[in-house]
Amino acid sequence: MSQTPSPSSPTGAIAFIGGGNMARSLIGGLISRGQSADGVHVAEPAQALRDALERDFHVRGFDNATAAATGADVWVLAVKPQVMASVCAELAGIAQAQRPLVISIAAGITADQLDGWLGGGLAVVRAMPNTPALLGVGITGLFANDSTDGHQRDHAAGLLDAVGPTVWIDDESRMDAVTAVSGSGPAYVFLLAEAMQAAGVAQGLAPEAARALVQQTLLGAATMLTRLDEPADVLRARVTSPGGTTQAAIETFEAGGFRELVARAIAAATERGRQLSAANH
Ligand SMILES: NC(=O)C1=CN([C@@H]2O[C@H](COP(=O)(O)OP(=O)(O)OC[C@H]3O[C@@H](n4cnc5c(N)ncnc54)[C@H](OP(=O)(O)O)[C@@H]3O)[C@@H](O)[C@H]2O)C=CC1
Ligand SMILES: O=C(O)[C@@H]1CCC=N1
Repeated sequence: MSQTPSPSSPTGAIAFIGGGNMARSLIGGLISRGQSADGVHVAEPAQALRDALERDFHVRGFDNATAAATGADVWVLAVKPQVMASVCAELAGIAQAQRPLVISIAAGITADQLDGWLGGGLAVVRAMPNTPALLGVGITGLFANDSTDGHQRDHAAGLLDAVGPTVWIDDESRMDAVTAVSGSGPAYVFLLAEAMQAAGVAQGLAPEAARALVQQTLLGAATMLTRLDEPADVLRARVTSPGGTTQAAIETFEAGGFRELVARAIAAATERGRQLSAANH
């Protein structure tokens, strides 16, 4: 895990290209941890999203990528994988003139694809963050191409460290697994929360009571996982009294193929990352 302290760019602005869900989480996390709002440019075509980012974080909104990226020495490409090639084509001219550090958060799209679309020879870092970044409790996998020097690697890690720990990945092909586990991961926990709440209501709890019980249970379990130096199976065993209620539930999960289902879901997400890259060749 990298621990570079400052999220600030020492030499200029950071341009976010795309101001959607993940950009909003990163921008919110960076601003709340001391990043100067004036130094954050955001290109976002949807006026409502742009206005909300300007209002909430006082960043500088632009309605097109070129205007936001001009003069910024770090670009965070935060558009959907399917539009990345056309966004890079628009930016290739100024990429070659400005030589920015390019950080892409897009699932699947490789550093070579990005570098090629931007004209070549650029420092490209792939980052896979997740939405808890908004609250400073994200985690990000990072991969840098060979054109990225040590200072640029530190700079990229410093930016993402502001919203949670970072983990460098040496083999770029593993970024699809990072995406499947932690990039998409919050959604799996939210799905579990939805299912537990609905099940609690089905067992007669009031919806508000079910929601409060589930929320605090997930927070408590996640806090134990992260604060206690004990593996998940040991913590689980401590909840599971022989012949008790937890055992009845766990046996039901196991009989239903819970572990295999999780493995298949994460394999499907990993494969989808590969497909996104192949579809954009
Ligand atoms: N959401 C998540 O949890 C995570 C997402 N990611 C990655 O982040 C990227 C963005 O995802 P997410 O935030 O969910 O997607 P969103 O659709 O919420 O955000 C992307 C935004 O980019 C805008 N956009 C489209 N074209 C341009 C352009 N030419 N210039 C500037 N902005 C443009 C879109 O506008 P419009 O809708 O009008 O086209 C949209 O508002 C994806 O590549 C995804 O793989 C990575 C980690 C986690
Ligand atoms: O669902 C997606 O494709 C993106 C990447 C990781 C989280 N959201």
